Amino acid sequence: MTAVELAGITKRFPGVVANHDIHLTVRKGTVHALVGENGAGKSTLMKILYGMQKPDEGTIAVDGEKVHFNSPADAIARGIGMVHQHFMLADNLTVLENVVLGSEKLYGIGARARRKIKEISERYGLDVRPDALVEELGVAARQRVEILKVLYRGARTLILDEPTAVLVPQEVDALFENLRELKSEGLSVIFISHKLGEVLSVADEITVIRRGTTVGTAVPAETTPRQLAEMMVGSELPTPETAESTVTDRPVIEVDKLRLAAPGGKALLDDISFTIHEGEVLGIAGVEGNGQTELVDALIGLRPADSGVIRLAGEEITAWPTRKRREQGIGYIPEDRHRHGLLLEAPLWENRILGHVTEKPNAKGFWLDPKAAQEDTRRIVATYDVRTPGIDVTAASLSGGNQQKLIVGREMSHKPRFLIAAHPTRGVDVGAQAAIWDHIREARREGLAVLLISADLDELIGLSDTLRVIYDGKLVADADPSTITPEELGSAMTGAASGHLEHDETPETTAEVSKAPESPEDEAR
Ligand SMILES: Nc1ncnc2c1ncn2[C@@H]1O[C@H](COP(=O)(O)OP(=O)(O)OP(=O)(O)O)[C@@H](O)[C@H]1O
Repeated sequence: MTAVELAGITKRFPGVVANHDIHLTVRKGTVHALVGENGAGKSTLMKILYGMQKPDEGTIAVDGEKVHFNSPADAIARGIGMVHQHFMLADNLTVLENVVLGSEKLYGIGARARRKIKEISERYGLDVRPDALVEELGVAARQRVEILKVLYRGARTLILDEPTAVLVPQEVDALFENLRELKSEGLSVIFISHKLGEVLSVADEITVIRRGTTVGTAVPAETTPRQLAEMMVGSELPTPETAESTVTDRPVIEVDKLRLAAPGGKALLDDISFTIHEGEVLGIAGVEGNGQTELVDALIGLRPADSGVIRLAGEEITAWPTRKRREQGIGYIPEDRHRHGLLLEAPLWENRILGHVTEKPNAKGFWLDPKAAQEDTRRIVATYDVRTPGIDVTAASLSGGNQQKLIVGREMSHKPRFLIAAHPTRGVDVGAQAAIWDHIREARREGLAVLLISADLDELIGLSDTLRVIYDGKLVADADPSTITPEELGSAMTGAASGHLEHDETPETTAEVSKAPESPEDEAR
């Protein structure tokens, strides 16, 4: 039985054919993965299915019946639900209020709605409490609320856009368990992901899109991650270089007893101290919401610390404004690229200048040099393989992964001494991820110091020279990236561990040890 069928979908934007004659058939009771390089056209296709955009050509059928969607409300009415990558819940409201908001007509906002939420939560093992405040929930719980919200509106087909990018391994397993429950009740899931290992473990079928067209479908049992990646790219993947240690004894950034408190007095960062040397990558592991955002804000100067000292190459910078920190060699790949990394409505070349207005090649003396900035934007687009029809299009018109490549390219271009990299490859496809790792490793060889924050534990272990675990605003544990496994690090992140994490050498565990990713093949294994 077919849940959803998209046939002959074509969608054009100025200078780009985002979807060209795409076919996608999703059967009832299955997880159907959609994979493809950055800019391949996955989000566009899903926006069409969710009524956010209209196709230029092609048809959509739900339960075998042709439909025309003019808005998401139309799609929801036909049982299509979408869980976006950026959660859309109101923090200061309860789960019940968030779920009911906008759909009060269904079950009101009282006892009936509460009962319904409990019923859905139990049926699919979502473990959602109606009266919890959303701001008290962690990332995984918020995601389950989002899933419950679309189920509450009657979704039978759920679109999940890179749902695992923000989860630790144990949470990914729990999510996949939820998806199995959905399937067993005859619901369908469309799962977008760049993590090919996960795709192969959870999907029943896979559709591969390349440059706007369906290039084929695959069945997990008969496919390897490498084959899948090569179907996506249309050629062999590059193999990133292996890494040798480049750590020196010359400190670049020193943080001493940093403390930052919320308005109510609760410590968001408590007694944080570390040093990163030339040629060293310090990885910070932690479940989102344990102080990572505050640490990054304090280092780049977006939020003043309440106490403590930050030094850059021996000089105290604690009171410096952001602009001066950047001018003196701090690069910044932000966690939220839309809020802190890009001016979405400005052209790419203006985004090249953002955060670096006074620096070369953007500035010549006191003046901006648009020509040089444009020239350099072209160079970044080529070097970092940003897929775009030109440098005059807006940042908003780039696909998510290509926006990320532009930011990484811009920050690396200024040859920073210290790079704050928050999720540097989030939303980026396997090929581009390997390329970004190479760029970071090369700069590290030349002395770059990096603070790496990532929810991708393979990336964290593979790139870092030193690992620390952040929990509830404190650095509670450290680990050796050459021996620790993602599973061990994942459990330490939930707060159970302190001190030095020892790798467990017992035979059962050793069998599961997965090495740091040196190539996409390893990564996706
Ligand atoms: N509103 C828009 N205006 C102009 N071009 C757009 C718009 N939306 C998408 N595009 C272009 O359509 C193409 C497909 O983009 P899409 O976001 O669908 O890719 P994707 O496969 O989801 O990529 P990613 O993995 O990076 O999220 C890209 O070339 C993108 O630049």
